[in-house]
Amino acid sequence: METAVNVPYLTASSEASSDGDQRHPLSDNWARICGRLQTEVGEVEYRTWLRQMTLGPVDHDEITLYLPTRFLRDWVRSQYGDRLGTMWNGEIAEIRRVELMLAPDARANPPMPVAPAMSPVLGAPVAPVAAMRAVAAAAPAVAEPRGDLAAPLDPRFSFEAFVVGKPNEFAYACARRVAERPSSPGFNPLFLYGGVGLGKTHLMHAIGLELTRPARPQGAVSVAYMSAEKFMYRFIAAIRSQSTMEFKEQLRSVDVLMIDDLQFLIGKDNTQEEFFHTFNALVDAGKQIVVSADKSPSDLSGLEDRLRTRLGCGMVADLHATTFELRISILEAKALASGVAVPPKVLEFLAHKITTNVRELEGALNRMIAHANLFGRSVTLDATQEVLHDILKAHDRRVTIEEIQRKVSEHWNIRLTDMSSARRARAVARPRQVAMYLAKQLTSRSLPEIGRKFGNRDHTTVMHAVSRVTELMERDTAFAEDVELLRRMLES
Ligand SMILES: Nc1ncnc2c1ncn2[C@@H]1O[C@H](COP(=O)(O)OP(=O)(O)OP(=O)(O)O)[C@@H](O)[C@H]1O
Repeated sequence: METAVNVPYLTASSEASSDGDQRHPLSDNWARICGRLQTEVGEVEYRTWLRQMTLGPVDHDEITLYLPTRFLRDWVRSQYGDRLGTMWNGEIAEIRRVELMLAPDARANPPMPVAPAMSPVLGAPVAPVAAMRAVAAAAPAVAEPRGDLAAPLDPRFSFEAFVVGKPNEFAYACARRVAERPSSPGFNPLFLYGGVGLGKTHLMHAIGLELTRPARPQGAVSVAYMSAEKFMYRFIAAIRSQSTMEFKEQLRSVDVLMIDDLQFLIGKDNTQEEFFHTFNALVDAGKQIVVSADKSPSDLSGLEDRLRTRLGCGMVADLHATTFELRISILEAKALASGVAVPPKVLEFLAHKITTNVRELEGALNRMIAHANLFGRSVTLDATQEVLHDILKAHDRRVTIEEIQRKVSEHWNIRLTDMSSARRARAVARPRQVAMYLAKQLTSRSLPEIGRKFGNRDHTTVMHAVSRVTELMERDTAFAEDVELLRRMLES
């Protein structure tokens, strides 16, 4: 691959270079990526979402791309973030991250609100641009980072915006406590852990936002938040530029240090060592540390023992997998904040289908909201299934018809073979109908495909089973609860 620039230690910028060359050093790479994007997503989608993206600076392994509004930035981040990362990495192997940011001039001149912040209820069409501006104008300004040391805190990730339920109430309470009284004995360090997309970063930002609030009664304190990956690259850069002392001093001058995704430091011995010393220096000086990882300190094998021990010394709080109830509450809160009317049926459908992580759940809802705002169409179950076809298909694959048949037979205590037998006794026929109903609800199989799995039955038999079960569920609450329970068991 040909490139004239020396990545990763290049400091490029979209501004003119000193020799008067107005071109960004990576503009050829960018042109190629744009061309590919256009082919991949199609002209209309490209023009709607991606055309306004511009190149920003390159810093080590990260390239910044600018977008003119917050709405566009958030949308592109959620829908194309990963793809852009892969494309840049394919173009220049050293680039591993793509940061999508609001263009500097857009920050200085926020768009004028041309529609109420809360968009009108669906049915009253919203002009696309007006809708985008309304969302953009409703979003608060990005909190500025501490010098160039840390990453900015995202104002959307506040405590108020965090929905609390059984799986996360302990972690939430610990985070609140640290935000109220940092460096309290027993809460330092605060170690948050849990699976992907369950709210660790959100809680860390919430702590940071609370502590840096100018109106905080005890006065704002200095907070540095960064990913462990960034910590490592900053450290390496400091070694290269012989400014490690400055780096250490900067780190040790903060009141609260938050490091996200610590598992990244596994196998990076020198960086771990540096982090260990920083950690000790800060805790000894009575400063607060907050760390997140995908596993508990004791399960983070690959981290030095002494570091694991210290990490487990304060408060360790686990974010558990979400429950159906929590997913519904999160969706309700996000739908309400968007101002778009999303029927409860759609929320339930999404909460049933997307069970793994909140980021995906939120992404799916955002896509529906954007669709409604852009095209002025109501959010309906049919529209959801159509627009989210790709996401839903990926989730469908998790439940197979065989699993459904097994669970249903166990539940009603019938033989598995009766799922495909010709027996018509109600004790057998009803569970079989329920299994067909669940196969339709939980998989993307067509009616004829489902019929074939049930002893080569016709698609009309499946259709009849679906309507019969739906009807019975409306009439008989106990039966409805049984079916609901089975569905949840199959999805968990
Ligand atoms: N309880 C919640 N209430 C509201 N939003 C939530 C909740 N949990 C997660 N989210 C949202 O889900 C998205 C993913 O959350 P977050 O980035 O904090 O996850 P994470 O645990 O840090 O994931 P990762 O392991 O990928 O770093 C964010 O947009 C966040 O706001």
